[in-house]
Amino acid sequence: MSCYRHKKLKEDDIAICQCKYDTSDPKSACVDRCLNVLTNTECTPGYCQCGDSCNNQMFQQREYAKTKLFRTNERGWGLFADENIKAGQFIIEYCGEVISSEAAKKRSYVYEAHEVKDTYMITLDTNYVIDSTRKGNFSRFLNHSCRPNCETRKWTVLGETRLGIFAMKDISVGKELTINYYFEWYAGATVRCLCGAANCCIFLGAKSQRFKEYNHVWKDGNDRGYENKLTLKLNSAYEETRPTIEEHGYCAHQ
Ligand SMILES: C[S@@+](CC[C@H](N)C(=O)[O-])C[C@H]1O[C@@H](n2cnc3c(N)ncnc32)[C@H](O)[C@@H]1O
Repeated sequence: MSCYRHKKLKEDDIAICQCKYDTSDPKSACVDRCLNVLTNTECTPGYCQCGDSCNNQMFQQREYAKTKLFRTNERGWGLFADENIKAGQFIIEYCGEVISSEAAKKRSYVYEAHEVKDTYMITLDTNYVIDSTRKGNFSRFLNHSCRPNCETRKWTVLGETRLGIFAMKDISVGKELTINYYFEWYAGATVRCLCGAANCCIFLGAKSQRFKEYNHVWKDGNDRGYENKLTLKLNSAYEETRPTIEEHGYCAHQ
């Protein structure tokens, strides 16, 4: 089983903050100085002294910024700000199937072989990857930029690690929201980056100048040996990862 199963949070593991707030100002409940906020941990309903006024449940309450989809010229669909967004603001959770890193690697080969040009995987931690190819929300339409205006941040929500998209700077309405994928293209960096940034890495998934040149040479050099290896890996990977809803369950954070 490669898919993540939700854990039940034990009472002893619940992080309880010591916040006291001014009841005439509910906006002051669980904000900047809240011990949980300071450690990127959401308060647990029923265990926070601020009760319904707690402002530290943005993933659980889906306090997303207003966004909309827009077709870009050369990069497919993109996600755009539909309101002015402030630096540091939570925009949306990155949702999808939570699968093991090993399963993610196998799936990348399968997707590549099926000529799925778009990749929708983001690393959650050393063991897990979020794959929104088949299940997800609007966050799956975030395009890559080598000079992004958003970033991913990990938060602990009800004992589990979840990934949120946050603004790195003030973003005005109508601007495209972008992140740096920092993702390893297991099957090779073959998608040319069209972000247009001065510091552009040229290929999506390219991590260094050396990596970029290696893949570029491989693509133009038509190295058949590499392609054969890929086919072999793909056959076994496909057998092992042929996904069904029953097998993998529905493990998106939704
Ligand atoms: C997570 S999807 C983003 C949504 C996608 N544009 C769509 O229409 O579904 C990632 C894919 O979008 C495309 N893409 C994203 N950023 C890009 C960029 N900077 N340059 C070229 N293609 C990009 C690539 O095909 C990539 O595999």
